[in-house]
Amino acid sequence: MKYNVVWISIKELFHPYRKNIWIISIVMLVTSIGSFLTPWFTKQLIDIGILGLDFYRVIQYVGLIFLIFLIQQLLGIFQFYYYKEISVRIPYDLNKKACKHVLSVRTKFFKDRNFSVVMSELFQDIANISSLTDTQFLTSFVNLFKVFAGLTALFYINWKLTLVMLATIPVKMLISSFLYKKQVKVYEIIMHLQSNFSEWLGDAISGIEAIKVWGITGKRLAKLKVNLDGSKNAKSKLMRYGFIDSISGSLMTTLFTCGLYLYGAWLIQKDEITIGGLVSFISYSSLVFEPITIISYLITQLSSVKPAFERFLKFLNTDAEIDKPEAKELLESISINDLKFENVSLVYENEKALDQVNFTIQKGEKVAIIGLNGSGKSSVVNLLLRFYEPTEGSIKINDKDVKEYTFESYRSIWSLMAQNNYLFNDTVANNINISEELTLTEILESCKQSGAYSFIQDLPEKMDTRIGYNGAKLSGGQKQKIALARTLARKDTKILLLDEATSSYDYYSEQVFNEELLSSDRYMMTIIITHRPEVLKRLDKIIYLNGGKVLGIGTFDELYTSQESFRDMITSTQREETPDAFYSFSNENESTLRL
Ligand SMILES: Nc1ncnc2c1ncn2[C@@H]1O[C@H](COP(=O)(O)OP(=O)(O)OP(=O)(O)O)[C@@H](O)[C@H]1O
Repeated sequence: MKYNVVWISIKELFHPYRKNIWIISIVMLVTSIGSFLTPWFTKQLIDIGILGLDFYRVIQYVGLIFLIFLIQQLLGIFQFYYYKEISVRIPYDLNKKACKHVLSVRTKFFKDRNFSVVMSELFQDIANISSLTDTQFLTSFVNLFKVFAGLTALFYINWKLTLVMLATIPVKMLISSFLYKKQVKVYEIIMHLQSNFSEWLGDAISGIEAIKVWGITGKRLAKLKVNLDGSKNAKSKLMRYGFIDSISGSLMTTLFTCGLYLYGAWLIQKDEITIGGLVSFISYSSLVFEPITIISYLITQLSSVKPAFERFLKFLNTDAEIDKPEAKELLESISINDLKFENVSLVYENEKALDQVNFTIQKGEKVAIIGLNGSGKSSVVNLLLRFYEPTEGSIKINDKDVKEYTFESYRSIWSLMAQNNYLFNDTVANNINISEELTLTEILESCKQSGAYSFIQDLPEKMDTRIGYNGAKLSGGQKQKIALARTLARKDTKILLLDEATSSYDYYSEQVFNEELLSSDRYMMTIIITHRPEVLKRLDKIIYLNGGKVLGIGTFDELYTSQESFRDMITSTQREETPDAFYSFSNENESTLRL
């Protein structure tokens, strides 16, 4: 990414605060005028007041120097007020932008990336970019002004001394630019190693049980050591360069000051400069040197901000779910007459998951999508919910491409129970009521429907029990029951989509739920991914997938007689299932509930 792209983004970032930057710069300009007056008054104080034994002038100049100091301090308070706003608001804006993007980014982004890496990169990049709120960066052009004004004053006092001073600047700049290039490279390595470290940590936390069971703690730590060693070496290199920079800077300043005293003393003897002139020259030269040091520091700072900004912009430019300008709202009152897949293909990077898939689901139908592992069932779900866009073909509702609707309004017609449902580290009730629109009665009702009600009664604080990170304090089946209660609690939806919704249910609970599901007419359509023959037999139709293609569409009996592979799959599923003895069940409380 080119520097100008980064510059444009920096400009955009600071654009809302341009008023503050102007005020800060003007205040700083006024303050620096004070800094220029002080050495001049010091010169007069020494030459006229002290050396001329004029005590009245001494008091006058001391008073003026003190007054300038007071004004500068007052202006400093004023400047701080405007500076503080930028310094606090820029990280706030960046965080807001990043979080907004996280919520709109397409699902596929997170399929390739460890969430802890994304998080840590965002934190790092925001912190680095925020370092631009440094006052020195904001007032760079004032520093440039200082250099020119300082040089004018120096030439005015003594041009020979000024030339001696100027001769040292290129040497300083040369050293800084050499170190700067080295620092940029090391900085990039550090960023890369930090991402690796976050990935390691994320995997270690998420995979802690696997690591322990497989006894691979030592191997994992060995991998970490390589990373930490690299990081340690890079950081010590960075510190070494910083140290060389500061040592060379101090050496240059000391050499320059010594040279100035020697040459200055010689000029005083030749009556080419006064003592006060030499003292004020030294003060002015620091006014020139200081901004030059600041400018070279800013260049180094920008070089560390550049890779961070580039990475941040790359993240902000990742494919996000943005509604087309002409996208319409899908009306709540819409009646879904049919849902069609027309020649739909889906390619994930190089993997063709769906190939020319065609099917139609009519209003009122209950349909199953089935197939072996990897046949493309979840890919159909991904497309139905628009987590992915078809690579070819289109998905239509009432003959209108779903892309023509806004994402939010389109998704509002769906009640989805996916395979992996995230549960928040919150109470049972809040996990079900994530829309924050439900009454307690409605929450309880959905719990009864999903079969969660009875176990919730045994929890220490019932509905108010906190369930831990992703429901870690619950069993697999309990988690699924809460997630299903949440799905069923969603109001005003038209289509129910269940992807292996009850795979962790015990046999009895699953039968209860399935009974309710099959007899309910709450939804305009119901799409189920399941392999339970007793459910499949009672559905209107089954879409049978194999290798991403539709092998057949029909009722259970039709497919059973026409498709040998379907028969084989059902037979093997039946063998795995619980014996018939468990099939007969009864439950007065829950089986009477209706979806
Ligand atoms: N994010 C992805 N990136 C690349 N390939 C993917 C991705 N998701 C799925 N696939 C591939 O697409 C194919 C279909 O996967 P899909 O998850 O749709 O199958 P499925 O029928 O739901 O399988 P299962 O019954 O195991 O859940 C598989 O070959 C899988 O490897």
